[in-house]
Amino acid sequence: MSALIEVRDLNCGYGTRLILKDINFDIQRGEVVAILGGSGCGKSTLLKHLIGLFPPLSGSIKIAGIELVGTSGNERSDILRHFGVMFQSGALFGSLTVLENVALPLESFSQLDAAAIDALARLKLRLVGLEEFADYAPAELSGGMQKRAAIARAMALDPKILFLDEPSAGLDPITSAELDELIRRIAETQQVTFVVVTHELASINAIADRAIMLDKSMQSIIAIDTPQALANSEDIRVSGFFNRGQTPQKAAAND
Ligand SMILES: Nc1ncnc2c1ncn2[C@@H]1O[C@H](COP(=O)(O)OP(=O)(O)OP(=O)(O)O)[C@@H](O)[C@H]1O
Repeated sequence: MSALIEVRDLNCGYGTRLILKDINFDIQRGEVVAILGGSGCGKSTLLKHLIGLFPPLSGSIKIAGIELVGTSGNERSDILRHFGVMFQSGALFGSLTVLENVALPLESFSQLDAAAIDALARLKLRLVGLEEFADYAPAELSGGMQKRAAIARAMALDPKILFLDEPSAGLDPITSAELDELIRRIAETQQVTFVVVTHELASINAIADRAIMLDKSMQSIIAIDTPQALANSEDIRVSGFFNRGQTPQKAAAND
């Protein structure tokens, strides 16, 4: 079976400004793939191009075998319907309840009646453990609960792929670990594919089947593999990212 996401010879950037070049990778159905790399290397840029927010300078992005680059109209809408997205700044609408936030995509993009929308939105809230908080205002929730509610909203239309930009940003380590558990559980129980931009080592190790590592000076991918293989890479740019803050002896002891 072909990969769910196939990226070939992708060059992306803004206007004529090239940020990433020669990007090639496949992501299989049900995989959780992390996009890593130092600040400003283009992680968010890659994500924004994968979800069709910006047109690439050249190259191909196929989702379930269908080309995203250059498509328009209904064909494009059909592809984008498979995506759920949670941006770092993807705050919930403060004037709506948690349930109304989750219901919003269903109201905008489905033909369902109010009762069906209410039931589906509650189902998504149950999936993230927030059913009891349906009528709360987002501001009444903790940071971790807000992220879970945002994931429920991103799941509203039953996407095949969830794109998350720095989901653990601003969370303490325990809350961040709970979010990691939720991501893994959704991937495994709902067969959702995740593409997650993150620089949190603990999260990468906890959730990622594979990681794509970008490098600013190369303007490209320098490694794609399991987190364990990347941590043991002979390329110091790669293993150094995983062994940050550890002396070589300590890193070796952890092998
Ligand atoms: N909308 C935009 N228009 C023009 N340039 C942009 C735009 N967004 C990002 N850039 C530039 O693209 C480069 C890569 O930025 P990007 O945000 O993708 O990196 P990142 O790896 O996600 O960084 P960080 O980890 O710091 O969030 C930066 O030089 C940035 O200034």
